[in-house]
Amino acid sequence: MNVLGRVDAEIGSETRSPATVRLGSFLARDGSDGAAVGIDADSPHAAVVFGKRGTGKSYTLGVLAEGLADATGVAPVVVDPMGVFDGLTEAGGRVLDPVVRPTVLPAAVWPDLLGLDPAGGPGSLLWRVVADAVEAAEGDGNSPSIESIRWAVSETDAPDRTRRAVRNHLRLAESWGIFDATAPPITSLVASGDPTVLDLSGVPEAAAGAVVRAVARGLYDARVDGSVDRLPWLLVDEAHAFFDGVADPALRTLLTRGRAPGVSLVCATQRPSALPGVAVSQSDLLVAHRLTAGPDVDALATAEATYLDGDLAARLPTGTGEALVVDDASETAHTVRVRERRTPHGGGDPRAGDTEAARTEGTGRTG
Ligand SMILES: Nc1ncnc2c1ncn2[C@@H]1O[C@H](COP(=O)(O)OP(=O)(O)OP(=O)(O)O)[C@@H](O)[C@H]1O
Repeated sequence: MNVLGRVDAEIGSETRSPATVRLGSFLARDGSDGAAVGIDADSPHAAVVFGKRGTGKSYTLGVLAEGLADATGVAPVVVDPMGVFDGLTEAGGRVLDPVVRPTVLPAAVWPDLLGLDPAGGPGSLLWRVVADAVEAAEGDGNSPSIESIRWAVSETDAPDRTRRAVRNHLRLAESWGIFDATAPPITSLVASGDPTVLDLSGVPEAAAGAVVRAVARGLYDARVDGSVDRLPWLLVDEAHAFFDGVADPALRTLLTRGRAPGVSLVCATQRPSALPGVAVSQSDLLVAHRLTAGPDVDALATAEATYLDGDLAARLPTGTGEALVVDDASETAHTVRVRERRTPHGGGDPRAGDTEAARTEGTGRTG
């Protein structure tokens, strides 16, 4: 198999067979399938998956997650804002309604998270109370609940109105259902090599951002301090939404510094132009399905590496599941047909013909 993302010199020095994810096959100009192609999973990578709606981004992310489930020494975690990855349970995965301890988010993030001005009265009170809670949690290892943070707010000598405002905002945070003082540590997500799907469908955007921040940062810190053995792969669908909120710094850390401690990040989006330039410039693998909007095609220009001649946009394939893969390791770009999933894919637009009603009516009609 041709393996993208792997530096040739490393292959010769291997005595074991390095972890590889099967992606599909090369696509010849005449549309026929060529040799099998895979992606290296032995070393950490930063990758982006682009494509307009319905061209196969989430599907490709699922193909990667399946392949990572089979690879040794790695642990895939899928951020699933649309609830389309539950089929990965058939690859041994589990789907979680994620919860995190309130104190995994630094105090400085809280005003922003709850839409309060950090320099204003309520914002700075919230910051101060959470800072005390984080410090106490570091001391005795017990994270407080949102309820006890609200109680601590009441105990301060801040003006009534300020305390009330903060308590109301904390009640909102509680209603998101993502904070739990007894949540398992982030490292538990990668304790086995089976895929973990974080189902964020129906979770408000700010809350989903808080989860992604906690997970991205938690995985990074765990690898830096040596508390997890496997190399985590964080696969983020609809990634543009997360670069727009509290998760941004944690995702940027993974992009720029994640590979050194061994954390991989794959960002999928239909809006490449809504990702920061660093997402493309720091990625060593780019998988581009069809794109049509001008700014999104322009975003590819950031990846126009000197070793490529001609412009990438002109080389984008048009078929569903087809993609142009730009690989920094081999300094090449290839057109690939992404293989079919072996577990069910939950994406794609609903079709009337797939409904129970259509089946019943169909049965009625045929008698
Ligand atoms: N490699 C593939 N092989 C076979 N079918 C595919 C492949 N990729 C995508 N498809 C088909 O295309 C449909 C749309 O793919 P997918 O849900 O991944 O789109 P998307 O680009 O993520 O769109 P959205 O922006 O709506 O999430 C899938 O339901 C599947 O039927």
